[in-house]
Amino acid sequence: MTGGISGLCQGLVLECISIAVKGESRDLVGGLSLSVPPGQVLTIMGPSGSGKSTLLSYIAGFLDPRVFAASGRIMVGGEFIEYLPAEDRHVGILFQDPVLFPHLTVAGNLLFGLRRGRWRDRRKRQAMVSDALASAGLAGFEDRDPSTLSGGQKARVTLLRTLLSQPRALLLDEPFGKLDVALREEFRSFVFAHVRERGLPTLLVTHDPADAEAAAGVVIQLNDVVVRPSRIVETIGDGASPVAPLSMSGSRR
Ligand SMILES: Nc1ncnc2c1ncn2[C@@H]1O[C@H](COP(=O)(O)OP(=O)(O)OP(=O)(O)O)[C@@H](O)[C@H]1O
Repeated sequence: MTGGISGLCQGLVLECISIAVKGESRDLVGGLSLSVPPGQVLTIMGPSGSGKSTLLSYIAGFLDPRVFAASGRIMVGGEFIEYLPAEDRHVGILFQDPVLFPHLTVAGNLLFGLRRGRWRDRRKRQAMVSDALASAGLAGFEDRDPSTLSGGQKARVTLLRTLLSQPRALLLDEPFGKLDVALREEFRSFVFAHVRERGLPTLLVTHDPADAEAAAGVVIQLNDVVVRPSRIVETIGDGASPVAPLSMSGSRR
């Protein structure tokens, strides 16, 4: 099914998302709506347990229906995806810990990202892997065992694998959290450069205001406050009015 909302159909649009832990009367996320244009990052902050990761899981299609009741529409690239299985949503997700297949080489990991792509030519796939590695400062790393990589190198390879799967939106669940300060800045710039270059609408979950600052976009906090980096712009409740340039309504705890 396809359709358009607010002229942002090429981005990521959430419409009235509600999520509750089954058996609990209070919603974890209550009627949240927001839009992220292509190439922009919207940062989600909020206290531990406020539902940030759960929201990303709902978008990616990983939410356990035995535990959570969820509703609301998700549009990515002009298509509603909430009824699709995770593998058909074309949504990339990065977690705090870079997860690489230990039994595959670096190239093997990246080729895994390409497996669903339309590149049937083996040489073309290998060239794409080499180009991706070179773009990340990892030229010649094809045959390396993932266990020999540094934390920052693993993080970059994990991002490349996600990007090679040609996602239409990117979800970042504290992907900078475990990196030291210097690496964190470097990897953050690397991620955001790719987001802009590829026009990927991106949601970033973080506890670090510096991440939000670097993302240079709108920030929402899942305890009813909308902020831009470093300052509160507007307090919102359920069904709140739009906040330019993106529209969003509230969540509640
Ligand atoms: N499998 C589960 N069974 C029951 N409740 C769960 C389950 N997984 C998560 N929850 C609950 O859902 C709520 C939201 O968790 P979530 O991980 O989304 O929070 P978060 O905002 O990402 O927290 P943090 O910042 O600590 O990562 C928490 O109260 C948690 O206890």
